[in-house]
Amino acid sequence: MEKTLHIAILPSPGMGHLIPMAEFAKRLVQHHHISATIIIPTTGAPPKAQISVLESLPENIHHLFLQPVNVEGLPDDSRPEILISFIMQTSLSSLRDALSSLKSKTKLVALVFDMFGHDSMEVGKEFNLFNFLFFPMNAMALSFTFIVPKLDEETSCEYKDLPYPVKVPGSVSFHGRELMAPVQVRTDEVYKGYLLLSKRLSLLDGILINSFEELEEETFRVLRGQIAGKTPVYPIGPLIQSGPSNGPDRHECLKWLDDQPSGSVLLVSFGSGGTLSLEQVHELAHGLEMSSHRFLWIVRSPDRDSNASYFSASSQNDPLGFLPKGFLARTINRGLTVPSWGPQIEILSHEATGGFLTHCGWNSTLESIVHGVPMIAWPLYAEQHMNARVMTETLCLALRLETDENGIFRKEEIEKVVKELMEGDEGKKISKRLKELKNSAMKALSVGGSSMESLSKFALQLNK
Ligand SMILES: O=c1ccn([C@@H]2O[C@H](COP(=O)(O)OP(=O)(O)O[C@H]3O[C@H](CO)[C@@H](O)[C@H](O)[C@H]3O)[C@@H](O)[C@H]2O)c(=O)[nH]1
Repeated sequence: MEKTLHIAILPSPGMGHLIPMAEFAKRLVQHHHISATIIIPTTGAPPKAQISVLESLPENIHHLFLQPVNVEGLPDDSRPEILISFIMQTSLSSLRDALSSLKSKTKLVALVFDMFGHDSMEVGKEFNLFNFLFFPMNAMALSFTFIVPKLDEETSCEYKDLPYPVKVPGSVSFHGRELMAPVQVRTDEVYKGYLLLSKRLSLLDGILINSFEELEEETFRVLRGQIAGKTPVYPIGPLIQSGPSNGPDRHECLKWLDDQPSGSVLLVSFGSGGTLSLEQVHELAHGLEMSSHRFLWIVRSPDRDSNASYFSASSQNDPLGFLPKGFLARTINRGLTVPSWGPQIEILSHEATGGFLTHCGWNSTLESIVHGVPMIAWPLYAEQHMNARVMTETLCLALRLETDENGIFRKEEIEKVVKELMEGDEGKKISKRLKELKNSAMKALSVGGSSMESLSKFALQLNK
């Protein structure tokens, strides 16, 4: 009997990479005659959360762990990007062994890696595999990534000092300061890695992207027509973690939401790593209080750098001790603060949630779209300033907060924008737009929808 086609999927370390790539694998094997192995780079025993994602996969998606990489030689304060790149590079030889073993047992045809895994292209070629990039950001960010080599050639200063804006094909123009973090310091290793990735885009057999055609129509049109050349671009999103848990271990904050009126609560969350300065945390707390609206705030200790002495003095014994004095007592009837981490997707899917103040990470944005929740944009780092511009100016998904001359979001501004989102005309417009987008996201992922068609084209390419 003819063996089914098999693909290898290589997510770099971190749940943010594993989750959408695992969702991609699920959709692929469910709708096409293809099986897959997820290959996991590690530094030791895998974290519980990773295991639970891998164990929940259907039986035609296998997984294997690469040889653990020893990271002890790296400085303790190595940035996550440096650490991840090191793990991916050091894993190349055990990747080679894994592919060799898979090739002997399956009809292995392709290797799919993410933005930190592009060095594995060479290994993919050795085994005569198709090389695909899984791009976890949006079409605007991909379009920008395509122009980085040209920008690099034409520019002699740091991008933040550019005297003119950078036009992203098919999207808007950005000031150099707004460009994504990997390109902010051109002498940095992270920039060099990103430049190499951008140069390699045209050597790929295709790019899978976690967005959908209807959301960024114009950008996809220009990407295909003028930018990506012969490299196929497959929008297959929105891919978000499926299956919210409603079991007995339901998080306390969901029980609190059960008692709130429909659409009345603003979720405030800054992704998996976003932190604010102490001053900014206080402005946010006062702004939320002054807005008089209900809120659920997933709150982290303030940024260590800006408040080192305060941080060490306060937050050890009382995890929320850095909040303004009396804030929790004054807002007890309409606000809930959850330290560090909350079940974001479950919160967004809850009937009581009516708005989302977000750092504009792309997964959070997609999760909000899928659940039809209008947003307020508060970008922090990575490509979030670029996302915030598109989300507020072209996609009309979010209201924008303006900073003062010192780059701080003041409480009066926060109060005004929260009120506008939750009760104003602009908020109503955005809410309506989100309802429409929620429907088009669902359509894109249903049989015959744009993302499912894209997935079919990808599967067809594997068969060539
Ligand atoms: O308390 C929390 C906080 C976060 N999340 C989840 O964590 C993920 C966060 O992802 P995202 O919104 O993309 O933010 P980051 O983790 O900051 O993601 C990084 O990666 C993204 C995709 O490449 C980029 O768009 C971001 O700018 C970059 O910071 C989402 O699935 C959230 O649901 C929770 O479940 N609970």
